[in-house]
Amino acid sequence: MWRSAARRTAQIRRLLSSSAPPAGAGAAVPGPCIVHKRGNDILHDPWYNKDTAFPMTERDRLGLRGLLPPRVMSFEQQYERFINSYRSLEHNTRGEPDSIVALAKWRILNRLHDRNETLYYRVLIDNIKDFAPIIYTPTVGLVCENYSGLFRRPRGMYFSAKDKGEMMSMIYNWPADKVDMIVVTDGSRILGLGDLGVQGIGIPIGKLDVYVAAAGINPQKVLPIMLDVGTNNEKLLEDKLYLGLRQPRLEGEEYLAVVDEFMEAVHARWPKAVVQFEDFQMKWAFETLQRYRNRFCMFNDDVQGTAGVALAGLLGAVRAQGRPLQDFTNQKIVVVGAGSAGIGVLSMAKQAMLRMPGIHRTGEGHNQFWVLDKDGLITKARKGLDPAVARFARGYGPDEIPDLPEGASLVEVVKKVKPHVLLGLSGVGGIFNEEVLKAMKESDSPRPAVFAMSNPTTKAECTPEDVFKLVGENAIFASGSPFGNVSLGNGKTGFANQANNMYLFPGIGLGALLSGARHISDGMLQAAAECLASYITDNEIRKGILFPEVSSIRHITARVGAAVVRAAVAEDLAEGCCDVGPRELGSMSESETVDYVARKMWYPIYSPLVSDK
Ligand SMILES: NC(=O)C1=CN([C@@H]2O[C@H](COP(=O)(O)OP(=O)(O)OC[C@H]3O[C@@H](n4cnc5c(N)ncnc54)[C@H](O)[C@@H]3O)[C@@H](O)[C@H]2O)C=CC1
Ligand SMILES: CC(=O)C(=O)O
Ligand SMILES: [Mg+2]
Repeated sequence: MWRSAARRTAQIRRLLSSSAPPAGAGAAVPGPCIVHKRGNDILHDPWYNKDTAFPMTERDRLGLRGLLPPRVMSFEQQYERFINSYRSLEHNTRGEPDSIVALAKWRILNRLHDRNETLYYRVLIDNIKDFAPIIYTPTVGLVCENYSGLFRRPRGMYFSAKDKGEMMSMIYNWPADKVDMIVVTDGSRILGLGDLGVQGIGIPIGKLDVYVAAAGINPQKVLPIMLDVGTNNEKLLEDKLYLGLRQPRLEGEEYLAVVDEFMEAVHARWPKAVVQFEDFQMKWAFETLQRYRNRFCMFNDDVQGTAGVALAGLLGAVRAQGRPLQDFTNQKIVVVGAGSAGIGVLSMAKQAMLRMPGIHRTGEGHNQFWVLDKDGLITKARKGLDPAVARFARGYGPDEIPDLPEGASLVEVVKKVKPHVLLGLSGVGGIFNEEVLKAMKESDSPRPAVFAMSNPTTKAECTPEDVFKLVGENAIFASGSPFGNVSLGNGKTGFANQANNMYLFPGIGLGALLSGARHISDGMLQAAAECLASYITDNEIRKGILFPEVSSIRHITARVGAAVVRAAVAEDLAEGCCDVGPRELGSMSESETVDYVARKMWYPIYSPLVSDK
């Protein structure tokens, strides 16, 4: 299975290269683009603006002559100019505090984003490894925390509790006729930073940047959305600059009425758009998923995207031990954090175990998980447990091996269980402290795995340096935000994998869109996770590499997208997209589907512009 996956990977790597446009949508000679404006209006529209690269013929045609300096620059010259400015900024801010440097980098990228989207996305695609930490985690967290002060111009749409009854008409204020991909948040749990209210809009913007870069969604067809239902963050409510509603969050039916109205409005205008729910607090993450998943084409990234990425990592950890995949059912897994992400991971991992041969002996009762929340180990003795969490509660008392009390501490659990994997989705930075990591050294696994998945970096449960020092050089490490690899001496490297849902959500969204799926099923999500799990070769796994390089994200997304399309077709959920119907999708082989998905990806190239005004 893994060898054929590697062959497929090589094939896709040949098919796509980040420095060259994919065939099809990003063809070298792009077709003309009709714009409904002229002159300055074009220069101030980042979708069409080419800055100094407008050729003279276009300047004449579009009424731009005299509005730009006379020298016509090439795209390559503009690109180089931007990269040089970026490198000088890096040089000039050397020695400054990390947060100052990070925000300066974000500002220079954001200014380009506001001015010229074609150049912005090309720079982003070509340098995704360097720029993802700025437009995405960790810097996006800092941006959200400081959003009201950083605000210069709006991006996306804002629907607030004050807009009740108006949303169906407001949705038509968005200037694009077609929207394919929406990321929406209510700002109630932004990364591990808590309730940031309206300032959480930075997350949908960052996620959609990843969609454009990784999945080749046309930036004219993406829409970041903030549902401002108030905030319970006292500091923000008292902040004079705060840009959101200054009221406590809506709750209960009032809250759901806002989200219902928003979903109906989106569906009325763009019935085929895929909606990704992002960074909702747990109760609303689960409630909205249940409420909408069979009615709309939507998914919750924190619950479902994260689960697939973690499952791929867990299966990788089994392979790293030299064990067959079926051995997954015997892995002891300690999960710290029983929130939307933790419970999403546990549910998908449990489903995967139940599908494995031999597990029917023990079935649903098979519990290889020890789950902790802020009150310690969750056992059946815990009162008032959410049913989603109760499924994973341990028994207690002498029949339970090892015998651990309700609320046992993390270190106690790790010492007694000796888990194969310690996985953090707690949002608590440094919680895998020295004592915990030293206890992990006694793990029953020859390759103990530590996944510190909380974001941003300050909330990571531990660092790779600590893991390789305290657990041992044979340990495996992954984190939600990027860390550098660790030099172990003697030319050996401890790999700092990035276990982030960015490896899956772009492919899930793209696959759902291209298949024209009525909704996003468990089977489609499972196909995405399996695809990611099979991307890494045995050789890489032996070295401790569980996830691909971020620089190959466009290749990965083409494969994940294809896997999702094929699953949608197999389940009869696909209605097709554009002029490719379900029958045609169904007749494609696996590699033809990958090829098709890759060809549908948008690639940033200046198109000749023709004005109809
Ligand atoms: N790497 C990735 O792709 C992803 C990472 N995350 C990260 O996961 C973290 C949690 O996200 P959610 O589950 O949505 O949050 P949540 O707020 O729903 O859940 C947090 C959980 O952590 C528990 N917790 C808090 N303090 C704890 C402590 N001292 N010990 C043990 N458990 C503790 C809480 O009781 C709760 O069960 C965030 O930092 C988020 O950035 C979330 C989604 C994807
Ligand atoms: C990565 C992500 O979705 C989160 O930390 O919430
Ligand atoms: Mg998230």
